[in-house]
Amino acid sequence: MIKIAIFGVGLMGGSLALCFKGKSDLHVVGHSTRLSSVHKYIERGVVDAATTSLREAAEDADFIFLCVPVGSLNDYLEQLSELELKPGCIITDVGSTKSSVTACARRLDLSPAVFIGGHPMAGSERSGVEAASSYLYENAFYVITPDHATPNEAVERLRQLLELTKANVVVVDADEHDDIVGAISHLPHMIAVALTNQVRKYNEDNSLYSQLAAGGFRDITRIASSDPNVWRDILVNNREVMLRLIKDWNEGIQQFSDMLTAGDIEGIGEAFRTSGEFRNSLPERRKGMIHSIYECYVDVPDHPGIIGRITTELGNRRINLSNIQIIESREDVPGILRLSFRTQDDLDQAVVALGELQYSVHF
Ligand SMILES: NC(=O)C1=CN([C@@H]2O[C@H](COP(=O)(O)OP(=O)(O)OC[C@H]3O[C@@H](n4cnc5c(N)ncnc54)[C@H](O)[C@@H]3O)[C@@H](O)[C@H]2O)C=CC1
Ligand SMILES: O=C(O)C(=O)Cc1ccc(O)cc1
Repeated sequence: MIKIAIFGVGLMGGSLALCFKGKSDLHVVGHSTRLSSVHKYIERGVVDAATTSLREAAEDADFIFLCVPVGSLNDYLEQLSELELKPGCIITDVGSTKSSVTACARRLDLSPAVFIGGHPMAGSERSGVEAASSYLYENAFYVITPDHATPNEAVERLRQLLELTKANVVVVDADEHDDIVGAISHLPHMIAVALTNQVRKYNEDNSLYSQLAAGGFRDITRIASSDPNVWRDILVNNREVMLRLIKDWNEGIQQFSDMLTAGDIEGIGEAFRTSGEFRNSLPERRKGMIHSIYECYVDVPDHPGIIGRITTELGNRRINLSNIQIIESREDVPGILRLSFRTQDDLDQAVVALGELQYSVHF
């Protein structure tokens, strides 16, 4: 039996647990410092066993996944370094930053265990075990950050286990990881929060702001709803990188300010052209850095029962919807439904079915 211990069974830890649980030879043990959480993990059937005892969870474990906010990772490593761990035990984490945790593991004597940093590039603005899903990692990139001292055999063992997540494992240097993820994930979260708070303040004096907030604002600010504790830790932990990125960001905004002041209509157009070109050249979302979403948009006339009709038609064909959202709905104006699916196959079947039913589908 291979024992997998998961510390912090929230969105990320719970999703890993669901990928591993029920597979022959695997025994998944969850850990939380809170007894109420331990009960919850068991009740929801996410783990085989759960405990508040760090020692009980860690001893005899073949793999230990640290799935707590990044500000607590070093503390967990220190506590683990004081235990007698199983020889060859692989300790890994899912934290959104990698430099500090890998440096901490290097400083500590974790032997006979081996530390390999990890960061699944999948997730959402949701948090907690309630949001966990066995599909979360499917087709996403899963970064691991071994260094020259990490035994190849351990890297291969971790890779093999992670196959159960259906993610694509990639090896990246820890510092390079923090530079890149700072730009493509941490900066966007910070900008989303600053923008949302800017509009929140205007809205205090005039609630029309929130009433009119539509597509663009909602698209760019979804991640502003992310967990405050998780994100506070990430930004502080990646402080140096963030400060550098903010400087570049300010320069970009200043350029817009200059172009507007000078009435530089060409320059503004050029900024949209180059950004559009780059944005359109990004890998398709299902192969990209953030998690795979299989979705399409359907134009629908705004009349009663339309959502019911579409879901019934898909249900009749045994096509599973994972989410449905009305993007716009005003009287006499066609609305748009965003339909999400768990697999490419479900999406493909839905597109064919909706086409046959004369709906206009786009991506
Ligand atoms: N949310 C996301 O989309 C992604 C998050 N991550 C990383 O995954 C890790 C976990 O994040 P989520 O699962 O989203 O958060 P979560 O809030 O859903 O789960 C965190 C878990 O850690 C426990 N926890 C919270 N504070 C703690 C503390 N101070 N000490 C010990 N346990 C504590 C919670 O009880 C919970 O079980 C973080 O390090 C985050 O950077 C990585 C990729 C994506
Ligand atoms: O919700 C989203 O789009 C995300 O960006 C999820 C996410 C959050 C944190 C990470 O370290 C990686 C991915």
